Amino acid sequence: GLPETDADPFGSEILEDPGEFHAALRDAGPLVHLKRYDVYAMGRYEEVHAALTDWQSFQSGAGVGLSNFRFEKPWRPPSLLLETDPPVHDAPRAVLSSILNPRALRRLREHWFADAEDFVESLPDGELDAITDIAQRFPLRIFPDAVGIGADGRENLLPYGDHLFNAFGPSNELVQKGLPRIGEVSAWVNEQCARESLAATVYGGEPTFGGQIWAAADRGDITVEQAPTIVRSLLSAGVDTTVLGIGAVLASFATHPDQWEMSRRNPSLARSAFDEAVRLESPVQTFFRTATHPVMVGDHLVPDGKKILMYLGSANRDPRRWRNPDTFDLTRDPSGHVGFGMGIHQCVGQHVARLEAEAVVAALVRRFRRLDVVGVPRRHHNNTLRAWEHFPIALVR
Ligand code: HEM
Ligand SMILES: CC(C)Cc1ccc(C(=O)O)cc1
Repeated sequence: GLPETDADPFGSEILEDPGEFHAALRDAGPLVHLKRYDVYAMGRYEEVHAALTDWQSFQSGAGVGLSNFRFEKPWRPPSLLLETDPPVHDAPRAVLSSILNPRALRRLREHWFADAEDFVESLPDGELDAITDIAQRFPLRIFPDAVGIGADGRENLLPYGDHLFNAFGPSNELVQKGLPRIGEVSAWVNEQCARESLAATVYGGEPTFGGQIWAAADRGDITVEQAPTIVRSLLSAGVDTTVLGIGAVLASFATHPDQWEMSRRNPSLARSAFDEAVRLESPVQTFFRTATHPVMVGDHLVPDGKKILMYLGSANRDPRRWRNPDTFDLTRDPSGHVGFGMGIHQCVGQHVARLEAEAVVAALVRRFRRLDVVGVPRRHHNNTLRAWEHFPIALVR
């Protein structure tokens, strides 16, 4: 019969240290029934990759969290990219792809690399917190300006993202703790997406992401009604994730000094370091699809309408796909990892994330001989995200 477990992937024990559960899930088989939520979990790379690339059988339109939009009202109007299937998905995706691709970002790259130098130069020597002093500050210093939002209220961005990612999981205490403020935080986010809230240019002439989305609406590439929700996608997906991505690459370097040494000798490794850290840590640990018909996974049938949990964090450490999966190894080719998803919904902002991480890592690796762990790191719990609350380090010139 179908292997099953009563484990809770959203409980604090597994959120704190998921490694053993990942291994148990993978070893139990290609599909495991999570009795607690009546959902079907995939822990192996092969099945996760197959589901991500088969949007017809594994849809996003019923939501990519535990909540099934066929039966439940979403807590916020659905995303026009994340929570839609083709054909609705097509035009919004094409618009963001055209705005966020590497070529479109080439001048932003120059500004961000220059700003990273100033930012890193301003860091205090000696002990600091890789998370609060670097990972949380650099993205907030450059990304909101690039979107074109105003200066006031930006402290709402991280709480919004934290609640959004908790809300993909069950309604546990992590979700409960965000409820008191999410109404006012969401109102602020929605207000930033209005045409009149968004600056058209930044850095003395570069078009902003928000301005370009509204220009696409004026051209008819998307509708004027869709434009605010597509701007909301950037504010939803573009902040917390990059904070975690930068945190992951700094934590990985701090715990693997030999890899830091290697990057100092060969700075071009800073680029693959980010993807290797996203593979190893998988800042986005889990999310779901919904079966659009009874679909076979391995030898078992997932009934129509059931939620499938795709365990990215487990797939990215599957020994069936990766040699020494639990090591941070810059000589490895991390391509094919599912930390940014795969297929038609694969992260459309991944190039922005890479630029942000590469800019700050390149500036650090040029300046500091060592990046030492100087205290006990502490995890931040979230139903979907794998994050550090604190990571004390020392930067040694
Ligand atoms: C380390 C940083 C990031 C990680 C780990 C990450 C992860 C992901 C993943 C796993 C997906 C696929 C979701 C699915 O298949 O249902 C995704 C989609 C998406 N990401 Fe990212 N992301 C990151 C940064 C960003 C940034 C910086 C932006 C915006 C500038 C962004 C915008 C989006 C959007 C709009 C989608 C939906 C794409 C679609 O459904 O077609 N992400 N991201
Ligand atoms: C890993 C994904 C769930 C991140 C994400 C969140 C939100 C959106 C949106 O479009 O609002 C898109 C992507």
